[in-house]
Amino acid sequence: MAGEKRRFAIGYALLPKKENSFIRESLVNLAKSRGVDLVKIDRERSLVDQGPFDCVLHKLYGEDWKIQLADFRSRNPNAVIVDSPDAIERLHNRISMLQVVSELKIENQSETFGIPKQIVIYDQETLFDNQAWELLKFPVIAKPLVADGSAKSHKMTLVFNRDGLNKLKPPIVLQEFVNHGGVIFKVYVAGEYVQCVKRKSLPDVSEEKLKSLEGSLRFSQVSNLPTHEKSDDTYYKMMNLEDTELPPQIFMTDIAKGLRKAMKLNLFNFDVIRDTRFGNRYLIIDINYFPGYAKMPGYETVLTDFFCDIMILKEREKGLLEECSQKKMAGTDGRQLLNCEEEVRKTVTNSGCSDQKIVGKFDEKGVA
Ligand SMILES: O=P(O)(O)O[C@@H]1[C@@H](OP(=O)(O)O)[C@H](OP(=O)(O)O)[C@H](O)[C@H](OP(=O)(O)O)[C@H]1OP(=O)(O)O
Ligand SMILES: Nc1ncnc2c1ncn2[C@@H]1O[C@H](COP(=O)(O)OP(=O)(O)O)[C@@H](O)[C@H]1O
Ligand SMILES: [Mg+2]
Ligand SMILES: [Mg+2]
Repeated sequence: MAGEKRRFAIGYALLPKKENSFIRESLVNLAKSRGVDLVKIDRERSLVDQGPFDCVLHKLYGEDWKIQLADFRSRNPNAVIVDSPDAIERLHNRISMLQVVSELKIENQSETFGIPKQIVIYDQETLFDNQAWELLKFPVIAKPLVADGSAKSHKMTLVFNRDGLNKLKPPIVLQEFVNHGGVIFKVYVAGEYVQCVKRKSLPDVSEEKLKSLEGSLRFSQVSNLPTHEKSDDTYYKMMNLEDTELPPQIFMTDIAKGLRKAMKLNLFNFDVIRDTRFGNRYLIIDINYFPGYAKMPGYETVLTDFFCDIMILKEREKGLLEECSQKKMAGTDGRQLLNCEEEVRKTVTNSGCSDQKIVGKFDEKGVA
């Protein structure tokens, strides 16, 4: 009907657990009221037979899904895929995941950032090889090299001494455990939006305590444990989140923007700890694709804004492409026209909306 605003369809492909936590009625309704329809992609059917979608939102693993996305992209060059599977894949390995941090250039006089010292171990022999250990000192955290979302990939071991190495199963990353006051910062990114929240983490290990600790301690997803589990156990004793100061907002926002650009990703979060030895040194320890946004205060608005931003970019793209075709009708030569269309695609989305210019926002509160 004339004058009626065009609606925008976003297809989503998520595992059942993710779908349950993310696709809430409150999000679906808010998005709908702003012209965006969230439509479930049927994983039993091929993606190209579904839609039409202006955008596909996804967090699925495996080659078959990658092939389906590639097929969909070639048949729907104007649809936006958030995000590109190749860009996401970098986060499935705990070494390549953090490599991007060292490429970042951020100008800041008062704070510094980096990653903890770490080595990758592929086999049992290297695990006990003294040379490999020159760089690290105990305690260390052993993390599975692969970060593919499986329960196994979250199984960590805090290792206090050489005895603790016996139970480890390579391939693993050994990362120096850095005392950080028992609190981690989770920085959620959705397009240009950045929000930092505090979560409980492992308590500090003093030099004194280290001497008395035996072997190793296994743990998994400590920042996601229900509060009673952390407070009942003396090891995860209550730490007062309120007393912990958030990192400077502008600093976290700059890192978030740098990571987003370098990784060409729009939906991710990263875990940051503050090294208690320095107080102004921040270490990035983990980056997650499409994390648990529903735990972030105001997630419905943040995500709906993000969807609308994609929609605006798509509309702008359409307008610019129309201009291109008008030029064609006006007799502009073929090569110039091709350049024009390529330019439009470059400025607008399709490489995962990573070039979009949207005003940055940062939440003030920061406790999830
Ligand atoms: O389920 P949630 O809400 O705890 O979210 C998980 C994230 O928690 P967070 O938002 O950082 O507190 C979680 O973050 P952490 O790795 O725990 O730092 C992961 O992103 C996890 O995905 P995957 O298992 O690595 O594929 C996320 O799990 P999925 O929801 O993607 O299965
Ligand atoms: N280098 C480190 N120093 C101190 N604590 C760490 C370090 N690495 C990880 N942790 C703790 O272990 C938890 C899990 O490690 P992380 O790399 O975030 O794995 P996951 O992908 O399972 O979240 C972190 O949330 C933090 O509490
Ligand atoms: Mg983590
Ligand atoms: Mg993780």
